[in-house]
Amino acid sequence: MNFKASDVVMKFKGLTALDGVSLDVAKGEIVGLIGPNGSGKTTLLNVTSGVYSPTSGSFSMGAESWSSISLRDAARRGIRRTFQNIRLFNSLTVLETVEVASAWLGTGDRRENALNALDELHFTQHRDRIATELAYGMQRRLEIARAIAGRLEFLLLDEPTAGLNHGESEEIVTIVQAIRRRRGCGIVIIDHDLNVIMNVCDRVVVLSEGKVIASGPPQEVRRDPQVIKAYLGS
Ligand SMILES: Nc1ncnc2c1ncn2[C@@H]1O[C@H](COP(=O)(O)OP(=O)(O)OP(=O)(O)O)[C@@H](O)[C@H]1O
Repeated sequence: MNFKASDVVMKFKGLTALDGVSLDVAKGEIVGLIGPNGSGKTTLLNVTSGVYSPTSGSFSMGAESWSSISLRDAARRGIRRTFQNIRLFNSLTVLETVEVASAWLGTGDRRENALNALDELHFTQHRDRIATELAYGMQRRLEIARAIAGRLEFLLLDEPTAGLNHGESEEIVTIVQAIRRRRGCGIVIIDHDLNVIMNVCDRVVVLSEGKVIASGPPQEVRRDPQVIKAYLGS
């Protein structure tokens, strides 16, 4: 389903983190969201996924529209996300970790959803390991498995390659492409690694001080003088 955010404003007391941001993501499209630190990228994911209610603006997906939504209702509609910092429960296995996420959704068979998500990420052989004991790169993959268990219409990835080496980042790129191919969902990916963004995205949206300053194919955005000035540098 196509997703649309229209004219979204998010104010935190005196600070305007999003200043009238609109974003369209088509079914099956991968959009990169880049911009300087503090430009509003994570805030846009937060208001889209129901972590915060925006000050104003609206959202729609398919035939449904809303101005504010809870995290769980967003997830039930298939708007799923990962977080910049991985938060895993102590002592749960990999399978249990994904099952908890799937149970929280409250729809479908939680075990079946969890097993399918692990299978999709080639993680099945690790299902009985304690999640917190996995290597960091694998924890990052587990975070994605958790976000795709069950209904998935629109996936938001917040810096999925943070802290990973080049090879591990390439794996994430492959995983993201496979998810799009299999599920046909729209995907938004925030990443500071421009190689990842250039490799995986159909389109790049650039935020600066809470506003969209550019949007277009990766190679075009890369040459945009405003983007170079605000983010890429010379
Ligand atoms: N819960 C909050 N309370 C107050 N201010 C916030 C809150 N969340 C974000 N902000 C502020 O909103 C602005 C945008 O932050 P945001 O985290 O969205 O930026 P970002 O582009 O994701 O940055 P980074 O690349 O560093 O992750 C920042 O000035 C930040 O301090």
